[in-house]
Amino acid sequence: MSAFLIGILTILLSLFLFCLFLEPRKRRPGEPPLEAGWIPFLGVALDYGRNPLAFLRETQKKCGDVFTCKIAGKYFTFITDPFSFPAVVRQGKNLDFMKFAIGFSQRVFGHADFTAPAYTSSYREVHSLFRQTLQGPSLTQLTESILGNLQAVLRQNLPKGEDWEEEGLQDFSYRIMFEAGFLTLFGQEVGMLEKGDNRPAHADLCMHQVANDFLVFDRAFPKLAAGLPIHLCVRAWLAREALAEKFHHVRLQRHQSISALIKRRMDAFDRMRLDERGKARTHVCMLWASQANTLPTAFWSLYYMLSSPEALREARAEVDLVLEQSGDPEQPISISKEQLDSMVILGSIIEEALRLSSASIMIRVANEDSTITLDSGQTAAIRKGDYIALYPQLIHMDPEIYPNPTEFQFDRFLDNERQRKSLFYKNGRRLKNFLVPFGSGASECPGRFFAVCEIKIFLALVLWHYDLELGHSNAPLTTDCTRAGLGILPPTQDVLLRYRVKPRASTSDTCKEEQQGEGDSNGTVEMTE
Ligand code: HEM
Repeated sequence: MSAFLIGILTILLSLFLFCLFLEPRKRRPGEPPLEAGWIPFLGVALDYGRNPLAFLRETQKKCGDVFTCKIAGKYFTFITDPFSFPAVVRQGKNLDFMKFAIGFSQRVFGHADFTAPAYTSSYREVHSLFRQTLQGPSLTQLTESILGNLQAVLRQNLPKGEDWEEEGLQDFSYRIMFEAGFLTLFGQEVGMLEKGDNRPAHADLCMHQVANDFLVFDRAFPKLAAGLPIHLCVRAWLAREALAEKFHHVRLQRHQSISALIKRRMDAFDRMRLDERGKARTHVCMLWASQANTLPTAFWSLYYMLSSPEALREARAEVDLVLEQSGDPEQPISISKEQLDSMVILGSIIEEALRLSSASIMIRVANEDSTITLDSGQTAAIRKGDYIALYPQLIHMDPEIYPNPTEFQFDRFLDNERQRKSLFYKNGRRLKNFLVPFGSGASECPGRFFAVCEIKIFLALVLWHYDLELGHSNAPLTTDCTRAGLGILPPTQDVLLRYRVKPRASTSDTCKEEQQGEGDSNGTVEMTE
């Protein structure tokens, strides 16, 4: 055994013994019940990591709505009562989300420490760009852009002829959504944006490589989030650096159709005088935020829709109704914001898919010893440096709020008038936070409106262009719990998708039918590709 290995083992053993004999933390008066486990340092990390939802439910039964758990050397106080969410999620003086979020992001993406005094005020400006460039009037621009890009990507890959194609559903949805989402935020180098025959052959290769690097990096995310240094995950590190290479400002400046979000972040980081690699890594971070949850949500929405004949029938009818009015069939489809909003069946399918697959955790850091007052009036003393955590899956899977919570019900988020339902109750009281896949309060996902728009457009376009069905031998899919805490859980395996271009009545046929006033022409028209 090499001296190096012996050295490492000695250090680990000493750390273990040090932790073993360290005075364990004692619960102080006013503090919530403490679950510290029996394993030094790790505490209850193994039980929690095996199945966070089951662990938290058990602990809630034993300890009540608020309890502290020791997980890998840190103390997390979980607040499980949904009525107490507002007490935690507001960005108060005592409970800080930036400290945790930036520390985590710095470790995983390798950018500068934006909590350092040299950066704090400029970073506040960068942070405010999220809302300015992802919501309000900017959202209209982004939606137009993703609509154009999704159509371009679908058009490039539309199968010829009327034969059925077969592909993994995950491959299908990730391939289309990744490219369209990437182009919408980052644009593409001049010349690469050409459509159809003018598109250079290496454009596809290049996008394939970027998507591949993204997935390699993303797959290592649970390990990186658990604290493993990225240099020990060599493939993920190389993939992250390859992505960063694409985002050097000299290269991005050659991009056309870049979004306001990325353009203004580039300007802000240039003013902060970061080094070029550091700036590029912040864009990898933005790429991850924009794709890591959107891709699995698009997958689950399509999967659940295809697995329920009723959902598929109603969604098709809704899409046909809207897209048949979408103007000149010879031109790319345009969909207004009102039309998108009117697609409530797709909206409900997406929300139900989010409810079933979301497992995010919301964390705040206590800046000083303080006391939290819960909705019930109960108080909980918190120590400086402890984490306060909310785990929305406890709400999403609560049978009192959602009867048969593990079942997909496509119309769960529709009321009797077929409008979006927002009345959900627990203990006879109306809940404000009944669906929280995007977080809540100061750190709520600023891209949530855009994410729902892009997934809606994706579903509408694939329903419009294709006949689709799931392969027959597929057993029900399960979610990959190793990513619990990181957002939307992907499936543990892919599932077979069969699809073919929809045969549509040609424009002239439709006109003839209309003139003759016979047949049941429903106004469908041939799409030009
Ligand atoms: C279905 C898709 C998405 C889901 C489920 C999702 C979910 C989340 C969640 C849970 C958070 C953390 C909230 C917290 O800590 O309280 C977050 C943060 C964030 N998301 Fe999303 N997200 C999605 C799509 C997007 C998209 C498309 C973008 C951008 C184009 C985006 C940009 C961001 C950013 C920038 C943050 C950090 C916000 C901050 O630091 O204040 N997300 N998202």
